[in-house]
Amino acid sequence: MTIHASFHGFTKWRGTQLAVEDLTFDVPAGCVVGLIGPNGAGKSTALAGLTGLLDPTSGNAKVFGTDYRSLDRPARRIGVNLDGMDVEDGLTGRRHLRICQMAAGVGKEDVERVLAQVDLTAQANRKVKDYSLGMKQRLGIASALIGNPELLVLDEPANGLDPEGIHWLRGFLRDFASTGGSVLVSSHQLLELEQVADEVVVLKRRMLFQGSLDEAKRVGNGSLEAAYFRILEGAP
Ligand SMILES: Nc1ncnc2c1ncn2[C@@H]1O[C@H](COP(=O)(O)OP(=O)(O)OP(=O)(O)O)[C@@H](O)[C@H]1O
Repeated sequence: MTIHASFHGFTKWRGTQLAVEDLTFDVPAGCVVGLIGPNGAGKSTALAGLTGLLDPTSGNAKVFGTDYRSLDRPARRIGVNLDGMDVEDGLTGRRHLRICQMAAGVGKEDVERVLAQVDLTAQANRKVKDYSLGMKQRLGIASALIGNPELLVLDEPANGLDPEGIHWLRGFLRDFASTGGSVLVSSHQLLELEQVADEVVVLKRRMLFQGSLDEAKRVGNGSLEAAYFRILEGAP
């Protein structure tokens, strides 16, 4: 089995706060892995650690067997859309993607490809400050896709999307994984995640559960949401 991303004993203190403790799991090729947990559970910290935005206190987080920062042209291998990766809102969507495209070292035609992929072509010349939350979310996903990556790391990608957008995202993530790509996605939308995830990781500072979606649902008598509450019950 090809592993696209892995955490091994990943531990991160943020100030006096132990944000993530001893996190260990893999993201295999062809898999959508859902990372779930309550507010402040350490999900964003883990994703930031994987994508080179912060260093672990101990342990490691690797992409394609190495540190994110040592990858040549990382955007061609990993597409990242994390909370707080805000876009300069005086730019148009197309201009923002042109900058991403140049940074990724891919062709101009990729801008039009990703605009079409997220159904934003018609709004591409509008300024980002005039975008709705859902349009900003689509733009963030488009930026992640610009380098034609094999791995996607997405923080709450369904946030702000309308039902049509959520439906599109679900199909898109499934297709992405079915062609050998992998996705690590954090989400609070458990019903939605249940439709797309192959594997589930439940985090509340420590990893409380890791397994297939079916295994997780068995814990909750067929429901991921029920499993989530059962797994969290009694966790400190
Ligand atoms: N920049 C920071 N400086 C100091 N502590 C931080 C910082 N960012 C997060 N933390 C702390 O790290 C812990 C984990 O936060 P993190 O944002 O990773 O959780 P999360 O699971 O992504 O939460 P949410 O679901 O609310 O986005 C929390 O206790 C938080 O207060």
